Amino acid sequence: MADYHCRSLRRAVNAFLDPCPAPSAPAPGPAAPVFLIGMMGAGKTTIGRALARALGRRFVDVDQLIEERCGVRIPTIFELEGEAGFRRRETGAIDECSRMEGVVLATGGGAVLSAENRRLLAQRGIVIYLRARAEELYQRTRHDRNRPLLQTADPLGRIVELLAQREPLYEEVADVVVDTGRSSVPRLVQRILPLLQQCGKPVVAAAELPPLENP
Ligand SMILES: Nc1ncnc2c1ncn2[C@@H]1O[C@H](COP(=O)(O)OP(=O)(O)OP(=O)(O)O)[C@@H](O)[C@H]1O
Ligand SMILES: O=C(O)C1=C[C@@H](O)[C@@H](O)[C@H](O)C1
Ligand SMILES: [Mg+2]
Repeated sequence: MADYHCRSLRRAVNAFLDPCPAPSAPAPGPAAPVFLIGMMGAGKTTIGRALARALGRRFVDVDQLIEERCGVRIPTIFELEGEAGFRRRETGAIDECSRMEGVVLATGGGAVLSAENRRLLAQRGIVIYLRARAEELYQRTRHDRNRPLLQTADPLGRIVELLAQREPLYEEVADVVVDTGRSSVPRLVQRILPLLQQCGKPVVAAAELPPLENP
């Protein structure tokens, strides 16, 4: 079975059946934003940076932006404001960054938990789900203390749990699914580039969006 698929055909059929299609959705432009989603350790930050370099585009990481704005690391935000506080900041940052023309955006692993985030991502850009198995995610994250949800006695068990909960949400919002497996980062970038070309998804341009709620 192919390790990726593009959902633009289904969207095109839905748009055809929809009696009131969005009047202003433009044809896909070369600068449609690219959003990377997936679990902690999927490689969103690492592959996102390399992909942006290959495309000559700007790279933004939602987690890093939140940390820069707050002046503290994510575990401290969780300690002070709880996960709910972090999620509010995350939605604000996704709303802001998903308006950036041509951006390659690495989201946080839990971005898809919010229906609002899923809507923003699906509407505004090409969404790539970087998929990996629980054991791989565990190996890639086990030495990093900056992921508060994995600071438990059984991080692998936690990853299995989170993956089961989130997999349908990643699948729901993804235009393209890429199995990362044992592929190297440069190889993954080379696999993603043609998929972006083929995807052909219409996205809503930033100029057509309502203003940011809390600029
Ligand atoms: N395809 C890959 N092969 C080998 N190592 C990888 C691969 N992708 C990512 N890694 C490594 O896994 C670790 C985690 O990757 P990264 O930080 O990019 O994940 P992430 O998806 O951004 O996670 P988070 O949601 O926590 O921000 C890094 O050390 C990175 O170098
Ligand atoms: O998977 C998650 O819920 C998270 C992933 C990270 O990217 C950070 O956004 C944060 O640690 C939460
Ligand atoms: Mg990251």
